[in-house]
Parts: sequence; structure tokens; C-alpha cells
Amino acid sequence: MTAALVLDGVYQHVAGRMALNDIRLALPEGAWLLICGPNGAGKSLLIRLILGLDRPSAGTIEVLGQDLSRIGDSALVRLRGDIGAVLQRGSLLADYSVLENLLLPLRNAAMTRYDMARAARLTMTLLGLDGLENHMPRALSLGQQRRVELARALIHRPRLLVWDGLSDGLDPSVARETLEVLRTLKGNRNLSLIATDNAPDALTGADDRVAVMDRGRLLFEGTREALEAAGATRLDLRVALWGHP
Ligand SMILES: Nc1ncnc2c1ncn2[C@@H]1O[C@H](COP(=O)(O)OP(=O)(O)OP(=O)(O)O)[C@@H](O)[C@H]1O
Repeated sequence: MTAALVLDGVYQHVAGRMALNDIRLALPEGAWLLICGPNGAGKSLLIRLILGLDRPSAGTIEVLGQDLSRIGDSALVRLRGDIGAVLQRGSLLADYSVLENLLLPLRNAAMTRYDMARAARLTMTLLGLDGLENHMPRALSLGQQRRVELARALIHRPRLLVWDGLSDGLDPSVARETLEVLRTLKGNRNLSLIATDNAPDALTGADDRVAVMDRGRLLFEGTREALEAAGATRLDLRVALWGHP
């Protein structure tokens, strides 16, 4: 079985200090991982490494079976086609309409205009964005903008979705609906998910693995049940998750 992600001994040196220390994680394809931890834990740095946007100072990173340090240019382009990413808020192009933003990942795809329009329509319906095609991003609410960012990450039918800041900009009811959509894709298409959030409860009931980071270190990785059991005895986990022992 292909692994969605394997991190082995990953270190990242940033601005004169080690911002990620010996991170080791593995996730089978089709599984969901929530990486949680307080501000500055290193979640976004890790996400950038997983997406190949930065290179680690040491260690190996495999995404969907590809070792990022050995991958050639054409394989990297193919790999990017298998990944969808939702990064920080406000990543929509302000001068492009919702539809134009949505079509960006397909600009080099070997698809007819008809098929592109169909993919856009299906993805917009999936995420409850019907009727917003011609709106400009600034005319949308934060939650709508976030859903367009998600739609843009899903339009090319990726095998792996990487979402930095899961509950960022989504109110609880929209977050629940969005999660249901993703669960459907997990069931239908075996979609893998790597998501980050400050709190551990964003994916409760849906994640397969939970990782807890603090100050560049991985404090815990395992099932949610194991996290709850570990939280009963481990002060460092409670401080990372709730800010107090
Ligand atoms: N480009 C950079 N230059 C200097 N330091 C950086 C840079 N990017 C990140 N850092 C530092 O690395 C550490 C980890 O940052 P990171 O953004 O990964 O944290 P995070 O867990 O995603 O936090 P948040 O929940 O606030 O998004 C922080 O101390 C941050 O200040």
C-alpha cells in the first residue's frame, strides 16, 4: 500500500535556530491526520516541507510514495497534480472572479473547456458555492472565501489534501458541513488528509491519527483514544493542547 506521508528524522533550521527537531510520522494513503499544537509549534513549517515548498535541513520526506529529495522535475509536476493545498487565508487572487480562481489548478491540464466548466460546476455544488461564480473574492464572506480556497484545492481531484488551519475562518456549522463533504470524498475517492489546527478537536470522530507538536518537536503521534489516555498522565501534552497543566 502507498503511504500518503512518511517523515523520517526531519529537521528545519530557520533564522538561526532549529525550528523543527527530528520529526517522524507515517500515514497510509486514505487516512486522515490532524497535526495540532499552539502558535509557533512548527505546523506551517512542516506543511511547507510536505508540499515541497521548502527543503528540510535534514531528514527524508516521502509524499504519496515519492521521496521529495530524489524526485525529478516531471515526476514533481505529476505529484503536484495529486495534491491539493489550502494554506493561509487570503490566498485567492483579488482580481480574478471565483470561477477564474477555481480554474487556476487546471490551467495546464489536458482538458476541454467544457470539462473544465463541468469540474468547476461540480466542485462549486459540492461546497455550496452555487451562484457565486462571477463574484470577486472581496465580495465574499470569510467563510465563503475559505470554501472557494478549498474548492480550488479539490477541483483537480487530488489524492491528498493538505489543509493548514482547518478551522480558520469557518464557523462551527460550516466547518461541520465541510467536514461531511470531505468524508464523502474519503469514502468515494480514498482522499487522504493532512490538516493542522491549534486545538485537537477540529476533526474529532473523523481523523485516524493525531499528532501534537510544540516548539518544533513532535510530542505525540497516535490514535485519538491513545491521545486521550496519554493526556491523563503527560503534563507536556496538556500544556501544548490547552495551555495549562
Ligand atoms: N520565515 C521565517 N523566518 C523566521 N522564523 C520563522 C519563519 N517562519 C516560521 N518561523 C518561526 O518558526 C516557528 C514555527 O512557525 P510556524 O508558522 O510553523 O508555527 P505554527 O505552528 O504554524 O503556528 P500558528 O498556529 O500560529 O500558525 C515560529 O517560532 C516562527 O516564528
